[in-house]
Amino acid sequence: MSADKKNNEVEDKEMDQAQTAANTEATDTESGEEKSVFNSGILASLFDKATKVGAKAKRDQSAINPEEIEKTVRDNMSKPKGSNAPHQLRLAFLGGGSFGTAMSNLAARNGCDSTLWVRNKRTVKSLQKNRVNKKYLPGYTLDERLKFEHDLKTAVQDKDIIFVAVPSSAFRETLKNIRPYLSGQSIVSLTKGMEKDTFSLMSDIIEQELPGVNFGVMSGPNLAVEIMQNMPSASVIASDSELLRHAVQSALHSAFFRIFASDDIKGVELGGALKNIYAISMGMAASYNVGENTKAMLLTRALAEMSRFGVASGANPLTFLGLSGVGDLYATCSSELSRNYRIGNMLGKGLSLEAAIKKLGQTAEGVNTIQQVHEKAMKLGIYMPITHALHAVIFDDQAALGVALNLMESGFRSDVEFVMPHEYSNEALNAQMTAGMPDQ
Ligand SMILES: NC(=O)C1=CN([C@@H]2O[C@H](COP(=O)(O)OP(=O)(O)OC[C@H]3O[C@@H](n4cnc5c(N)ncnc54)[C@H](O)[C@@H]3O)[C@@H](O)[C@H]2O)C=CC1
Ligand SMILES: O=C(CO)COP(=O)(O)O
Repeated sequence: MSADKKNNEVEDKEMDQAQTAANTEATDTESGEEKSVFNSGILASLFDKATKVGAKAKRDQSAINPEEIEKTVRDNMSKPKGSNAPHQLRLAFLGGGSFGTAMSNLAARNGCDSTLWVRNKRTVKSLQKNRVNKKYLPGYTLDERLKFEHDLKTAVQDKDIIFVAVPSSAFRETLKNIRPYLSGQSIVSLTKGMEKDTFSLMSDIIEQELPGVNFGVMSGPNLAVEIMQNMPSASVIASDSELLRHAVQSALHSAFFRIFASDDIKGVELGGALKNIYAISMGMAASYNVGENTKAMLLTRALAEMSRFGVASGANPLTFLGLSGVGDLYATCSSELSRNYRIGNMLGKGLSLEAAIKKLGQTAEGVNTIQQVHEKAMKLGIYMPITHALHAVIFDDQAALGVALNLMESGFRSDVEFVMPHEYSNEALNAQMTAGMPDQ
């Protein structure tokens, strides 16, 4: 049996088992005013002009004049609503899992020309027929304007922005596959993880595989199911390109979804990747019925670790106070909708890692991220006690309670080391005491 056929059969079986009831959500509840501003096509046309002029504009940075663009955006925004709508933003979303589906649906509902690329032909047929992603988002009817595509070339050519929402393990391969079809499209990563063994973030992979291509990363507290339920949510688009930030904001903004901007690509990306580690630890802690004090301690010390690691990787520590940092950390550490949290919870209840992953049946990036960050932090001497502890429990088979006790008993530290650096707190005092010097 061919691999493709086998793949189809497995997915068909999974889909048959999935819930088929479709919900009857309202699909168009944005106010008319918002629609006319954000879907007018003004930004689309600007974006088109500046990026599809294309690869050439990219080579010749002087072709993009941010001030002129800003001015035109302002001028156009103040024009009577409904005028000047040359075309919609054309978007491709790669990856038919829960997040690619949720975001492409959001874009279609916003009036963008939105196409979801899924590698499996039969899944595409099923999506076209049922308008429900039975495996990953059962029970949610997708917008009738959302298009589904199996052919990668058709999906990505002539688009303005390509959003990549495949797991980190498939990210590089996906970029390699789209490379022949790029002619000025921008790339936005929706993936939250690190590449196995190379420790590359998705922005690193984009720069390696698609040098010179305009790109951004999007990350925030965005549990896919809640987005399908129209729960008000927000995210962050980080890019060096002001134009791309505007385009993504205009494409995805709605009454249910707000996009904030950043130019700290590494910080935003690391927030999304690192919080998966702590979602696993929180899920595990929850299996021991810990109290709110314990959860609060874990969450804030996780934030300390994240920002420490971020600084060592060239990120701005303040980014971790934003939606992609503390926002996403809070969402994934408090919800059973998070797959990473569920993995941690299953491990805490005694399942083996293999059994937990199998039972989950979806992507949980944190498992690989723990290994990557553990290794990198050891190598660089970054103090990451929670990550190391989790690594010891999951990969070195150490008892969780003993590891947790050790964590509690490890030395005195500064609370926020960007306020009082650790070396100015206890270490100086300890050194004085050890040397028998009088206290000053
Ligand atoms: N689900 C969520 O709530 C959110 C997920 N993310 C991130 O989005 C990324 C994707 O996650 P999900 O959509 O949740 O995963 P998922 O587990 O729901 O689905 C993964 C999808 O990727 C496809 N895929 C796997 N390997 C592929 C390959 N080589 N080529 C093409 N397609 C391939 C699978 O067929 C499946 O459709 C992850 O990095 C995740 O951290 C980000 C924000 C929210
Ligand atoms: O990143 C997410 C929400 O922001 C999704 O988290 P999980 O991958 O743990 O489900």
